[in-house]
Amino acid sequence: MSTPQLVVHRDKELMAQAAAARLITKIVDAQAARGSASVVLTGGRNGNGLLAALAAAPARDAVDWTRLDLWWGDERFLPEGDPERNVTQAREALLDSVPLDPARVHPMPASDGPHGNDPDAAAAAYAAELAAAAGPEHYRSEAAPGGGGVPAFDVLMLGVGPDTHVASLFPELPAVRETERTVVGVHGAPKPPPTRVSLTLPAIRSAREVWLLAAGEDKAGAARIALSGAGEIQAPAAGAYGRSRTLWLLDAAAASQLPRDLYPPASA
Ligand SMILES: O=C(O)[C@H](O)[C@@H](O)[C@H](O)[C@H](O)COP(=O)(O)O
Repeated sequence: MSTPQLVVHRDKELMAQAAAARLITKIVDAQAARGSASVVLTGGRNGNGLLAALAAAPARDAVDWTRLDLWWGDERFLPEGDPERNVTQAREALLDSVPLDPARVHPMPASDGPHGNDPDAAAAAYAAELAAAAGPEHYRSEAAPGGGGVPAFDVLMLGVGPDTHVASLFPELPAVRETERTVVGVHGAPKPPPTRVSLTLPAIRSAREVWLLAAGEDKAGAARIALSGAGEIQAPAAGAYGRSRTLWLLDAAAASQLPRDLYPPASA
């Protein structure tokens, strides 16, 4: 478990731009070291804000987009092309503007896809897709269907909800309690739409680095709770950490309720 590091930026625009620059560097370094990179995207305003900032970044094409594997941390279980789907919003923000290899882009299934209107079947299919992409050295949850397994994600990004949810893991609901499966269907989510598909905490924690994005006054309470020792069932963001790094990227508003000892030295 890596101790959370915090970086606080002046406002949400600067946080998105700085996070985008950070992600470009991380991807470029991974591609230089291993020939490819693997990133997990998140939905929501902060996640999409980062993608839009990346699309506009001067160094954007330092990334070899053809050697980037993209996965999702969660998805709203809606028909293909629905404007509310995270993948639809990611395409609009960035993905349609860069030359990705379609075979390396892995959206979560839609509700009108091959698995029908069944989020649990869709979740099992995505878990199998992750397991197929995982090498022997990667995280494997033996008890999971198909032996579990997820690729070694270089960066897994998560927006943080005002209730401390991450992905579609909401406080006290069954999905955040999952300890074996890597992907689950979510029913009755308090954030609409109610039906979703989500990575679980074991899958999230298999990532090399987990970056949590929190900007805005409405995230200040969530940041304080998640970073002050709350349990992961009551505060799922508290259970989101990477194998080698856990990085909270905040703006000043979201950091405004942090205890002084948690607040990092002056950040831009
Ligand atoms: O499907 C979703 O809604 C997201 O994956 C969700 O986990 C989001 O990241 C948080 O709710 C934060 O959203 P905002 O950045 O819009 O506050």
